[in-house]
Amino acid sequence: MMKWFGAARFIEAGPAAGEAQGNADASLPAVVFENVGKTYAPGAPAALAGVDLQVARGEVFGIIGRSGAGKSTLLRLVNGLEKPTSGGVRVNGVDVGALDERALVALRRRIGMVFQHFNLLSAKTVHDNIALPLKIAGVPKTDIEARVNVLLDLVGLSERRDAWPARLSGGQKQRVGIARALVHEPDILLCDEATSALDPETTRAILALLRDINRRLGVTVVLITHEMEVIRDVCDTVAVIERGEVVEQGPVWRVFGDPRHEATRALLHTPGHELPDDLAARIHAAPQVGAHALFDVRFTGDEAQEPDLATLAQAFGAQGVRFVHGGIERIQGRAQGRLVVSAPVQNAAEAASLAERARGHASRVEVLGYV
Ligand SMILES: Nc1ncnc2c1ncn2[C@@H]1O[C@H](COP(=O)(O)OP(=O)(O)OP(=O)(O)O)[C@@H](O)[C@H]1O
Repeated sequence: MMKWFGAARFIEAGPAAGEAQGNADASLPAVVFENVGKTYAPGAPAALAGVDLQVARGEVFGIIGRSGAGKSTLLRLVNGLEKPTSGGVRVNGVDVGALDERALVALRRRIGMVFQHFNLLSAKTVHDNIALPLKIAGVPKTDIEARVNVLLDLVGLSERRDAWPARLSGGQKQRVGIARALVHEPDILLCDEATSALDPETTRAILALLRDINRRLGVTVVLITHEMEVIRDVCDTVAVIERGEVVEQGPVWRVFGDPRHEATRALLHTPGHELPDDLAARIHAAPQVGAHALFDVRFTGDEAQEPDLATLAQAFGAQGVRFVHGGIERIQGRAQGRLVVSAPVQNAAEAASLAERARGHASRVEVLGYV
């Protein structure tokens, strides 16, 4: 990884830190969960059960789920704030459960943490909030100054170094939170609903900053959220957690383009095969005279297929083909979405044969009915 602070790096880590924290070997995944179970109290329902996850080094990994699904528990297992009841969690190849307190302190310096409510000290300036963890770690004053300056610049707050937190906007407070999380030049950044208290525009700016930190500094980011937009905007990989279990995981484009689990669909508000009310009110299961068939045409991002409207129109018979509902978006460079297309047909057999022809030009094509 690139050195952010030059010679000031790892001054506080000491000789034992390397073996305890597991130096970030580029060939190892950043975080591995192996069959992890967590029960907080005997007889209580499991907060996590059978969780297998692998966070690759250098990626932005999103964990999404409803309230109470187990997201915070997963995050707290990574920095050893909680211990698994069964299974194991490895960070940079090191079994977190096997570390003693001293080694855990060293590990936590390799893992920055960003909080939903920023957790800034109101009686300290921006500069002092960022400097505090370095002071506690015994970093010499001149190194502290150098690091805080680099970080203020990184998060775009150099002008506000002497401001009090109360005078900052939510976005600025989170920038301070991010700078503070980076003081020890971590390999991994854990973000606990980091944008949930922010408006949509500020959310986008903070996500762009996290992405920039990930790309430029090579920091692996693990974030938890209940908002699919956050996953779509910033993550490479996503795991969906429901009642303590990982019910779906994969590249973001795949999970968005072809959500396989009910919980994922609910989070995505994917309408399934629902149609807008006016179409739903008119649709019939069998064609009537002069009917148009309605086709559900899906693009899931598989094989990076681009929706080619001319070709699709040809497949549906060209004459009288209409695009009546839906849309396409791009995620990780792949086009995906749903188009509802209507085309005149004589009978159900013709509709089936048009759908078959169109299947060569989309990920999935189904006949929804007739209007
Ligand atoms: N310290 C704790 N003691 C006892 N039970 C806990 C504790 N922390 C979490 N739980 C329980 O474990 C389950 C998972 O909680 P967790 O906070 O990990 O979920 P979450 O997905 O982060 O939820 P939220 O989005 O609401 O924060 C819940 O049933 C919760 O009540």
